[in-house]
Amino acid sequence: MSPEFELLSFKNVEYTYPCSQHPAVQNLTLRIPKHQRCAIIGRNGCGKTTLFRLANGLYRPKRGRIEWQGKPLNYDRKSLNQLRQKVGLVFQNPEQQLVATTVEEDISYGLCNLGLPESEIAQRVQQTLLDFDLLNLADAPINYLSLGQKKRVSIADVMVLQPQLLLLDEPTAYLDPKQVQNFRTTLEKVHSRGTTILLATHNLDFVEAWADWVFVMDSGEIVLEGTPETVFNQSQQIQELGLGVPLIVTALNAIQDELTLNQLTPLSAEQLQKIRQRIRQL
Ligand SMILES: Nc1ncnc2c1ncn2[C@@H]1O[C@H](COP(=O)(O)OP(=O)(O)OP(=O)(O)O)[C@@H](O)[C@H]1O
Repeated sequence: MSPEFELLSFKNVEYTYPCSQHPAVQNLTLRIPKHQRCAIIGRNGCGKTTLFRLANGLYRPKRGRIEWQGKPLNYDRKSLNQLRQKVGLVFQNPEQQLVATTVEEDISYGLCNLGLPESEIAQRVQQTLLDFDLLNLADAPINYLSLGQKKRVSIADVMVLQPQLLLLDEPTAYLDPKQVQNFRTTLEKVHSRGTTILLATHNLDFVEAWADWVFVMDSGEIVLEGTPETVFNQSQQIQELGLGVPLIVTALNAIQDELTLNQLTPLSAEQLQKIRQRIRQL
């Protein structure tokens, strides 16, 4: 992939936590393609959060290189501030991210830190409140919000900075099905503005339905990547990694078995693909 098609790339990256004997990520190589909906899956502790923290410069690799559009990251304060405007990170737990008293104050916080003119701050905050359906909550105290609302505010906090790459750590954790659906609508808005998205999740049904590209991580490195169809068709490897498969894949496999058992013609690869695409659009 040439640099014009990739935003951020990792090349043989290794990182070990200060008090740890073993690397949390090692030989980590991946390229995040521009304008794609990307998902990263892998069992607990495989290194997804560490990858995100390396991606926005919170951690510095011990070995290897991380590049933004083909240029290695610099770790001086000014370069990191610039990087964090381009790479927005939304933490798993919104409580870790929300800092102000009200929703509006929280969304303006990052812009105030950039020292932008007041008129521009006000305009961008209003637009973001509108975009994320938060206008009626603008003056609400953060403490009064539901977890789903807090998640929406934490994404708005990052999106107001207009990042090119949005990193979301476990965004659907603790959300009920309706909130997951609302969250997907929010993500579509973000993606339609040209923002590349990389999210880490254990929700494989969400990945199957939403992602264009899937990275599978194990023991600190990427072991498989491709479209959801390519990745989840490797069901044996996925199962061996302790990940299970999306419900739709299990259901389609069961239908194929039933057809074969009854000496009927199984669905063709093309028909299976069409069914999966139709379900993605629901
Ligand atoms: N602050 C820390 N100090 C020492 N080791 C850590 C620290 N944070 C994470 N680790 C270790 O680094 C490895 C990768 O952890 P990480 O949080 O990146 O995994 P993860 O894939 O995000 O896990 P999960 O799916 O449970 O969120 C794990 O072995 C973990 O125990």
